[in-house]
Amino acid sequence: MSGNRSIRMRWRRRTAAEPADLVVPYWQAHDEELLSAGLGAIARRLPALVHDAIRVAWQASRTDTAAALVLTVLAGLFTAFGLLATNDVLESLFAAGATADRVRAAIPALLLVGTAAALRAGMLAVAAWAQERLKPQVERLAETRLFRLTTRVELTAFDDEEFHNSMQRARDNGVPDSATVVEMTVNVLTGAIGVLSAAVTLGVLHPALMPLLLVTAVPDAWAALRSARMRYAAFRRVSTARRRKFLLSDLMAERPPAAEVRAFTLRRFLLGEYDRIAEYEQRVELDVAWQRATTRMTGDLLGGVALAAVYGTLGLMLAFGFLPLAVVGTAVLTIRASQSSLASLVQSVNKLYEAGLYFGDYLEFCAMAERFVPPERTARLDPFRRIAAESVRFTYPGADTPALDGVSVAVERGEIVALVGENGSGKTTLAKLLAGLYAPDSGTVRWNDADLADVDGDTLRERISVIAQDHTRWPLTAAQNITMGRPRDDERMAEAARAAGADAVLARLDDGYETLLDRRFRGGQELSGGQWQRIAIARAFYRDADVMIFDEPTSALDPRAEHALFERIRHHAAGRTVVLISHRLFSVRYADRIYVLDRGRVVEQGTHPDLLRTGGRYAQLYELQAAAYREPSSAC
Ligand SMILES: Nc1ncnc2c1ncn2[C@@H]1O[C@H](COP(=O)(O)OP(=O)(O)OP(=O)(O)O)[C@@H](O)[C@H]1O
Repeated sequence: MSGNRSIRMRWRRRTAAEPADLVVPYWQAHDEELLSAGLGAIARRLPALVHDAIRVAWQASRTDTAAALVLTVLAGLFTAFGLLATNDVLESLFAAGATADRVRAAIPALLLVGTAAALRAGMLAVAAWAQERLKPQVERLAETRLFRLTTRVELTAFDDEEFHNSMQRARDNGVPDSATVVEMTVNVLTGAIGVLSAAVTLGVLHPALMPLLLVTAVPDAWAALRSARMRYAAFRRVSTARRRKFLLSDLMAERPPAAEVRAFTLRRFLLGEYDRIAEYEQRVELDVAWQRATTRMTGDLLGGVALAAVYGTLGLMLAFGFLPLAVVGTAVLTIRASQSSLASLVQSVNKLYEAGLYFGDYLEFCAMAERFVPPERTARLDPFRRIAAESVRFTYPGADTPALDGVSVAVERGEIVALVGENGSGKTTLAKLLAGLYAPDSGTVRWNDADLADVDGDTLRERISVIAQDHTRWPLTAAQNITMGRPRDDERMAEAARAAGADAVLARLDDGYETLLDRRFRGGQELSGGQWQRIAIARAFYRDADVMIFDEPTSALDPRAEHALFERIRHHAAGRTVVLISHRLFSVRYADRIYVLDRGRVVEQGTHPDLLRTGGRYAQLYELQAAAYREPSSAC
């Protein structure tokens, strides 16, 4: 059984009692691969990894990359030079003659050793500085590229499970590991050059000395690799537990859930969960601490035996006159110096391989995301006359049934059109198709005569504003929440706030429009659900788009505010076009046209009086709601 497999088996046995809910999840995609990868697999992947790392580092900063690489190589050359100069020092010191003469003879070589050491130290320090500088630059580059893609891809990408998981892996591990890959590449280079300099020095001193380096290297390399694998295995085993622990700590120490923790007396439950997970994490860490200690001890023991064998061999070579004393002395110094380079080389290779797998995920995600980026579209948008969906069909990725099936609706300029229907009937999906956020699988959505499939998404969204049902509560100032990235115009902002009924909300805030709407920050304030909704509506008015889509804009408003808002929408929208989604049929009765959806199809359409006359589904729903208002006791 290979060493790696035995680590894996032992982990299986040791962690057999791990709680079932803490099993390894999707984001730890490479565990098996990492734990089973032998030196051969690592060595095969290394060149590609180093190539990828240098490429990304080069993109981040040419100067720092060049400095890190060139200075590391030069420092290696000075290491070899210094060791060979040490041999000259020892030769002079061990030569026959008076002590003062021997020391004097050694001085030029000593100066060379000192100069080489100083230059080497200087170069390594600058290389390390360049390496440190590279880390944040590489991480920023990787993160920026990721967010450029995540904000550009089609919205459907976020409904695709594979995309979602891949994005999480790229964000959680890929981005930080991009910097690790670069850092470890430089470390591998440093370690490899250190070992190479030692090998070259020994080769120059006497070719027979080179194999001795290998003998001392093996136990150290074995212990370093095995210990690193154990640490990694333990880290992976507890990482699910850690994520759960972070979630629990947020639940116990963050503001939003604090009220419910008390209201539902969740304290004991949460603390119990926390304790269960923390206890598991501690058990795993204590296990690995012991295993790593024994591995290190075994490595040191074997290393000591190997070193004794090497020194014994050197002693014999000296005794039988194969080597002069100075060469033996230099060989001992060289072997000692190479050992730390070797340990760092092995650990860096291992870490590079590990980080490389996650960095590979990041590159894979970027390639996948590029496929979700909409193609360049050039069709221009004429002044708005109408927007219409024609026989559109749309199925969410992974869903069995279509959310919309053969739906046709039309919204003419200046109209207020309402979409109504029971939960899940497809209203929000249709609104998103009209706004160009989703593209239909079949059928067409047209702006005048132009197919939205030919129109650039950003151009379209300048002309259509959507206030989503689950609109975001942006942790920004009230003003920023209304202007939302548009140039600020105080007069227009105040007008939009007035139209949305948000002016009264803003008047009560300590700093008015400048108030930060997030209690987690100093001076921040919190709004109620209805107040947030008014701010969101003000945002729609501020955008001054041709078409405004409101998805349940009044769900959190009290009846008086709701009535006032619908009145304002009717007046403020004068000349503009509104698509309104609402469950409150009382509020949509003034719409120019009402579409009733049911299970992804339009089942009725017309004005409020038309639909009441038809006596269909709308009439039934309207009657039901009206009855609830007429008979408050039966509505309870
Ligand atoms: N992101 C999604 N992925 C998969 N299915 C979805 C997604 N969003 C909605 N659906 C499904 O599509 C159907 C239509 O949903 P939609 O949100 O359009 O309904 P709705 O009429 O707006 O409902 P509600 O009145 O509850 O807001 C539902 O069956 C829903 O489960």
